[in-house]
Amino acid sequence: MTNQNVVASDEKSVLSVSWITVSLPNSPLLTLRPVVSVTRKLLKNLETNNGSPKINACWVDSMRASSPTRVNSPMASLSETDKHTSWIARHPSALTMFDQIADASLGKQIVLFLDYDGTLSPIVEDPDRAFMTNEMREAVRDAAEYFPIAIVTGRCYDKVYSFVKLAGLYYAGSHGMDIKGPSKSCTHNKGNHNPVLFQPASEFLPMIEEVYKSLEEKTKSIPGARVENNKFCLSVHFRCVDEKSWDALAELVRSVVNEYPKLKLTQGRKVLEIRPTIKWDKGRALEFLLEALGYANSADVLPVYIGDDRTDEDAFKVLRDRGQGFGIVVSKVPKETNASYSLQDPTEVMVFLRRLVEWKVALLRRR
Ligand SMILES: O=P(O)(O)OC[C@H]1O[C@H](O[C@H]2O[C@H](CO)[C@@H](O)[C@H](O)[C@H]2O)[C@H](O)[C@@H](O)[C@@H]1O
Repeated sequence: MTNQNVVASDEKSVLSVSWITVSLPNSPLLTLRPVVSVTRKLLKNLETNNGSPKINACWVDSMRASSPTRVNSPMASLSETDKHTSWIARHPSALTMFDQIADASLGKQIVLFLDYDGTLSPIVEDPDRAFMTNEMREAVRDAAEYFPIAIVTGRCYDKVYSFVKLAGLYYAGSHGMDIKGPSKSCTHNKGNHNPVLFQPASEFLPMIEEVYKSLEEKTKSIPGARVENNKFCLSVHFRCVDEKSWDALAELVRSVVNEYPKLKLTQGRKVLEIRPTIKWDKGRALEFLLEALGYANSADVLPVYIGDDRTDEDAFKVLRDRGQGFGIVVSKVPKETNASYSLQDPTEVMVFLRRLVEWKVALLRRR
């Protein structure tokens, strides 16, 4: 296993350029390519989006719907049941369709991209307590023996690593703005712990810190409001705020962010997220990692991205546009999605990961 690390400076960011040979015990040796070529292409269009953030009533309304608690029940109206049936027909369960997914991967390397909140851990009120279960950790760890895995999350790297605690994975924190390689010295990355692969938003760190302090101070007036510092981006949590105060909180966030034309707002599950306006998202992070793994233009890979959030749609769309791999949306209720398949909740995600491992083990035994 080899590893060299070079720090290169680019017009927009400082890159750590790595050559990493990744050995998975039961799959072909993978070599991470020098990522400078990757970044040149991907950085080409990284300049900021124009326009200041806009929040209106629609945002708040759609946030109300963004983390539904409603599931189909005997009380649900027929039209809701019909909607669900029609949605499932378009996005069938990845468990029901497991054999088709497995068949599509024959002769290809599956690479798994996993969102964290709502995918590996259940959604809870306190973001600091969104722990994944030991069973889930085991399922991810076992899957990582056979498939490269990247955790792609809005959380900052340190926080998500403190939850996942698996050294052999890739992590794309801060919505892909902080990409790090495996820190496990024995399997994935001998001799170089935690190489930073890509941080396209380094220049925004002081601005994000300033906005964090400002929002922390100003949101004190709204009970239940919470600002989470995700390093290259921020989350303002609405979940524990009385819905009557949501408009006021959204307006307050808008007024602060409006002072920073280089920042934009996006929306997640009862959360508003403040991010640099660079054109970088979970989809770009997926492309970056695939290219870094040597699969940029390869037909020999089957990327599978599992996520529950609006921000995961960028990655689903990339897969759809590439015509390669599958997006799997985690949801109990119908929602607009670019994903091909669905899973209901983190428990089903765990079952899916276990089935992948069982299938791979059986396949290797047959050889
Ligand atoms: O990309 P993800 O891994 O899905 O992270 C997105 C945001 O997830 C977290 O917030 C969400 O989960 C919380 C804990 O269950 C929940 O309280 C909150 O309402 C959800 O929006 C995280 O706290 C955010 O910082 C992430 O951006």
